[in-house]
Amino acid sequence: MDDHDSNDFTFCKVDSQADNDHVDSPKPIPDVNKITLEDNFFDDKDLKSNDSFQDQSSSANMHKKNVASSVFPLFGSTDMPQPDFKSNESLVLGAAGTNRDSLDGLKLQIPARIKPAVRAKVPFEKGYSQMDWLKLTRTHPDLAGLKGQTNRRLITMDEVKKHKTEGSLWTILKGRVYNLSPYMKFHPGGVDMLMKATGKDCTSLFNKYHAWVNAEFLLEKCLVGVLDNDP
Ligand code: HEM
Repeated sequence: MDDHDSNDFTFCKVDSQADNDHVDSPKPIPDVNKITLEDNFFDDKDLKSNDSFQDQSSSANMHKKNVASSVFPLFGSTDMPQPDFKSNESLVLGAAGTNRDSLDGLKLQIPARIKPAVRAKVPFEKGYSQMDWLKLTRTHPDLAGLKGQTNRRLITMDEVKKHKTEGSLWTILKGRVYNLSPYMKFHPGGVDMLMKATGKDCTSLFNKYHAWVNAEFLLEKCLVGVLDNDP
């Protein structure tokens, strides 16, 4: 067999130490300094032509940010209007800094049904943190204002509707009736948001914003009774 047969991998030529001494130091990867991070979910052309996306904002830049905050609600901006999606539609995201044409096989389809609520946590006033709330629930056992009455009482919807005034703001959450008045200023989503819950069943609103919150525990001392489903 020819010593120089390039298809023969049985033996390979190893450089001598002397040769290694002359090896140049590795060259920097060309263009590495030109790599940048870009907020480049869409280019403006896509925004105009993508009819699966309903534009509610005036500028394309704002639009890009809204898309990012809707898809990744944890990083969402709180001060911007959120885009609305038509049902059965989907978003297609390109990767940052890449040519979208080359990504045709790599489209990330996100169901439009995922319409995250705007996260708008309100900074709490001094003395109204969640820790302060927990302390209060331990030191004030009758936050519901029961004055000795049982909190197993059946309560009708009509009665709940009447409790919409300060000092007695009732809501229904998952079949239980709570007096929200003492919790109002402790609510991390703000008083205005929580006011939307009063005098009615707030279960769907609650789940829309934070299904993970353990309200049974947080509002334990605010329990007034149980909703009477057959008044
Ligand atoms: C009825 C009992 C409720 C309780 C016990 C409650 C409790 C909480 C808690 C613990 C948080 C902080 C969540 C977190 O840090 O992840 C929060 C945030 C928030 N809540 Fe509520 N909430 C209630 C009802 C509502 C309702 C009815 C609405 C809307 C109308 C609402 C809107 C919000 C918003 C916008 C935030 C801030 C954004 C967020 O953290 O996602 N909450 N709430």
